[in-house]
Amino acid sequence: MTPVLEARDLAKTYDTGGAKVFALRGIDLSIESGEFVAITGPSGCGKSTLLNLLAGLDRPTSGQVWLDGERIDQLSETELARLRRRKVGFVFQFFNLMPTLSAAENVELPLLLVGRGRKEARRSASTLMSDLGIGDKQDAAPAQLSGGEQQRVALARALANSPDIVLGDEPTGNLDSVAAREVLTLLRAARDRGQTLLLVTHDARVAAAADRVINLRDGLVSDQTELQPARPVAFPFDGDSG
Ligand SMILES: Nc1ncnc2c1ncn2[C@@H]1O[C@H](COP(=O)(O)OP(=O)(O)OP(=O)(O)O)[C@@H](O)[C@H]1O
Repeated sequence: MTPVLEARDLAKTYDTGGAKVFALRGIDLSIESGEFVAITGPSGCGKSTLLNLLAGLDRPTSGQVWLDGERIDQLSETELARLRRRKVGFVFQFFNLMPTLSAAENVELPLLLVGRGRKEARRSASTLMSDLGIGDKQDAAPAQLSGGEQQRVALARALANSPDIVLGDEPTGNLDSVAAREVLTLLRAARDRGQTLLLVTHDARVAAAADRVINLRDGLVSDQTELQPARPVAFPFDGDSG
């Protein structure tokens, strides 16, 4: 089977005027369609850099990125933007919501960009936001929302198009356990529909819900753990008081 996402000997060096930072030093990884993969590792080990390269948001210093059988690290900005719009949903660490649009309009945007009608976009945004516990925040501006609410708007936006691949940088980073449970439920539902998930996380409960955990250290894959596919479906948040 062709992997849906692949990194081949991927390296990224940041040159900050004299001092070089070797953020990634030769990453090989292969994500199958429909997999839920968590990326973990200490601060500064290269997780966000890896995610940005896999999403085509930044370019590697060397090595290759393949998305759905197509090499993407050499595509033009226009081609990359088109590809991302069609295939990738991305939840940024700092959300990147459009400040002048309402929460619902932020979620509708990717649907409108691929030519869906306004009514359909509005309906999908409303359903997704309700599922994430922010149905009453549709008309709010991003600046009127808490960090956790903004994060869920960003997630709704990433899922709106039903993209083949959902990439997320700390998607539960700002959430209390009730909101984190709603986010994880939605992510798992996306996986159950066949979408591929690759999430950078410090949250052990998100990692526990994944099919595979890839651990990075100093810009390299230090180990990978396949979690039992037949493990009990007990929800990692069950037993939480929050
Ligand atoms: N734009 C940049 N310019 C220079 N150095 C950078 C840049 N972005 C990241 N780095 C450096 O590259 C290394 C990897 O950073 P990265 O953000 O990928 O780590 P991370 O594992 O995601 O960290 P965290 O868990 O703290 O978010 C770090 O040493 C960081 O300081």
